[in-house]
Amino acid sequence: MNGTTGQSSHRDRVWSVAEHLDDVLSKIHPLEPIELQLLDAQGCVLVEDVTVPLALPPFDNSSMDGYAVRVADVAGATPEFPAALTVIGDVAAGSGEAPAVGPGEAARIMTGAPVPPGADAVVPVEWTDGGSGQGPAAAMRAHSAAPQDAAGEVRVHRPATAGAHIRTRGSDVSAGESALRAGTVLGPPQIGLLAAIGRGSVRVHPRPRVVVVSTGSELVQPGEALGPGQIYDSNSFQLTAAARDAGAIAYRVGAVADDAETLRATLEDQLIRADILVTSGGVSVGAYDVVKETLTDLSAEEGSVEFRKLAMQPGKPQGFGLIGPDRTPLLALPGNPVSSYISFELFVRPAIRTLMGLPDVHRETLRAECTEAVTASPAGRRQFLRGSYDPEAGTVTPVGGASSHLIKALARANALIIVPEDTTEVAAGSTVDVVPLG
Ligand SMILES: Nc1nc2c(c(=O)[nH]1)N[C@H]1C(S)=C(S)[C@@H](COP(=O)(O)OP(=O)(O)OC[C@H]3O[C@@H](n4cnc5c(N)ncnc54)[C@H](O)[C@@H]3O)O[C@H]1N2
Ligand code: MOO
Repeated sequence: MNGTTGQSSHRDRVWSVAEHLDDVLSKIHPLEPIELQLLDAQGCVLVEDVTVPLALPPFDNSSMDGYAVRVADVAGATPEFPAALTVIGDVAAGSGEAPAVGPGEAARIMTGAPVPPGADAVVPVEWTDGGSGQGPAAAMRAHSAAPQDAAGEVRVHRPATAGAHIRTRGSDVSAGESALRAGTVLGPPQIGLLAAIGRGSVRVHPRPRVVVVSTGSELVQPGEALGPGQIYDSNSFQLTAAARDAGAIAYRVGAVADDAETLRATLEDQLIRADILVTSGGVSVGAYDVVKETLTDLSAEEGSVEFRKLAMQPGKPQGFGLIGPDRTPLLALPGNPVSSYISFELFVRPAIRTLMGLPDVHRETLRAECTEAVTASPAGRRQFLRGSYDPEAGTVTPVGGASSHLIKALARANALIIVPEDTTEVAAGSTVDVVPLG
């Protein structure tokens, strides 16, 4: 075998979807953890075990707006024979000093306010006359309108058991307990817990910064007028949105013309803010396939990107490599809009989620009954059709054809239908693999 033959057989090798994905993911690792403010850490993976520094609640407090009383004083109270207690003042939430409640006394108390010393139960205001001397109260009057209600007498109509309507210190969580373990994905309740225990920031794997560059001299920015032979650049918008959706901080770089020097300069500029670079277009076998031209045969210092053929449809031509001083991953996706989106779903999304250290990097694959026949799926290539999946019925219906320029059909689909490499036809009513999107 001479050198030329060796090179061409390498170039002609067809990679399976799984081989390409394994290659990409084997070269990508979770980003170095950093300390982030709580809301910036939303959706990120915690890298530290967090211990509770203080009990929650930090003090015994009322779960009702009402009166802090002594159980013995209200024993046997009824509407006919209420317990009359002297109101010694108000305890509002946030109140640092609470008056001691002695025998025959009550303190008016608000939800969340510390239970004053001497009191061992809270009766809701609805169990009392609210100090009005009339029947049962529905609510307290605002302090600003009726300051006299913080004094005087209150009639309690029902007895209370010890501890009634009191949330005791530590009843949620005790000091020293584990709050969250490393590896937890921080959703709203976890962010809430961290704030409740006084943590302002946490160590997490940050969201990766994804730079999306589309290429093609035919591309025009939406909103501008189209000239002859021109089309709007939809991929950079679609892929930037998809990167955000996957959890990344995404930067869209407008379309770069099919000029190797311009693309090289653009990529060099963008490396500074990229944890991962995604390009669209220019990876097939044409005379103006600028991504391939620019990134093939890089110097050892510049990195290396390999262009390959995959046994899939759409999405056959793909590039992947590591470039720049930090060896930033670059995925070069094909330019056809459906091809670039499906390639993103299959390879970039798991890469982003791996960089985030997330536990589930792949979307779920389900089984569903295909309501229509699929004919002429290419032999030897895994086909990804667009489908409308109905989870209740357990069915999926192909949307549009197999061609990779059908943008409207993609926008109407909510799932991908997978037709395996060795299957060329799917009969209506048979079961297929489905990947719900979104
Ligand atoms: N002789 C061959 N031709 C092609 C082959 C092949 O094997 N032999 N493969 C085809 C397949 S499959 C694909 S996929 C495409 C991939 O081409 P490129 O990645 O080089 O993409 P372009 O040529 O730049 O564009 C393809 C198509 O998509 C449109 N496009 C590109 N970028 C955008 C964008 N940002 N927004 C909207 N539309 C975009 C572009 O105008 C072209 O129509 O190659 C086949 N050819
Ligand atoms: O494989 Mo291309 O990605 O069919 O359109």
